[in-house]
Amino acid sequence: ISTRTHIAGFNFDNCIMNAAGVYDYSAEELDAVQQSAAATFVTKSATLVPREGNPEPRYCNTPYGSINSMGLPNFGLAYYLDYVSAAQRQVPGKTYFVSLTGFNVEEDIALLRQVQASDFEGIVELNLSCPNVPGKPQTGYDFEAVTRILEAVFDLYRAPLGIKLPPYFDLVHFDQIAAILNRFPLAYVNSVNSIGNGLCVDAAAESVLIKPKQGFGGIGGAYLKPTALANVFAFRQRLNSSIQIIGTGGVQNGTDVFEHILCGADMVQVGTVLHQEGVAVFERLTRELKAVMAQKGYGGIDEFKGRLKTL
Ligand SMILES: C=Cc1c(C(=O)O)[nH]c(=O)[nH]c1=O
Repeated sequence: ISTRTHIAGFNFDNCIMNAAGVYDYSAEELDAVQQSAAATFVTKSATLVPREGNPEPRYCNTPYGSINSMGLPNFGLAYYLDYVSAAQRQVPGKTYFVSLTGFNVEEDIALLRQVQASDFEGIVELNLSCPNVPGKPQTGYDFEAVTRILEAVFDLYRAPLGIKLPPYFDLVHFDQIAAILNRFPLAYVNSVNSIGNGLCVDAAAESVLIKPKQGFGGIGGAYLKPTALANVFAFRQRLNSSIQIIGTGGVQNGTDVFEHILCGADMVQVGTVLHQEGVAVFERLTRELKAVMAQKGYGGIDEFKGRLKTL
């Protein structure tokens, strides 16, 4: 039984990896993912210069997942390009993802020029959905901004590039954003980022759980799965077949991975469960997915990918 997959013409031995922002901030964390059963890694979304991020506590586990308002802490794009450059030499033939995010089109372009000037051979993930920078709206909800950014990006960048989107909650919005995305040579769409600006409360302490933004933060984990699966399935039905889909959100076991692929995902990313369980989660999820596939008689993921039945 094989759980291998392919994205943008690159082959991967597995279809499960980390989600940007989780277990990918430091070289040590990236090493751990690199040495695990994960297909590959994506770096923490990088900015032009290093960022401290928001004051702590800025992440908290909750009964059904997590809430975070990290505020984009990262060591800056150069740090991650250096790490991936070394990884490309150490493990040739493996493809890595670098996530990046600017605060405006000019910064997005500057980041991509920096990638072009490096020896990076992998896939760029442009994050259009960070919900936790005070004063900055999630770009993915501003359709004119998304159009402007993608026009500038694809004028400049010709190598494989995907985008990370926030969750949408309205079928007309799926129609509108998909019509925009279909105009561009995107390698993939990654759905979904956390549900922005949720609020979790500690009733005993009568307090919020995290310090930034009066406790408002991105919601991840089990809460997220129905929304994540809806976004994957909605985009699979609307996007050109040339645009692949990475499914992210709410994965806790192999059946959840199976469900994302059934909805149309070509790769599945995990965040909260990885944060809570560590990199051993990749071996567990892979084993559980293979068990589901064996029980159903599937030899590879293409045999059921996107085959969700409607009634
Ligand atoms: C890149 C910033 C993000 C962050 C963050 O750094 O606060 N948290 C998320 O849940 N999603 C993001 O995209």
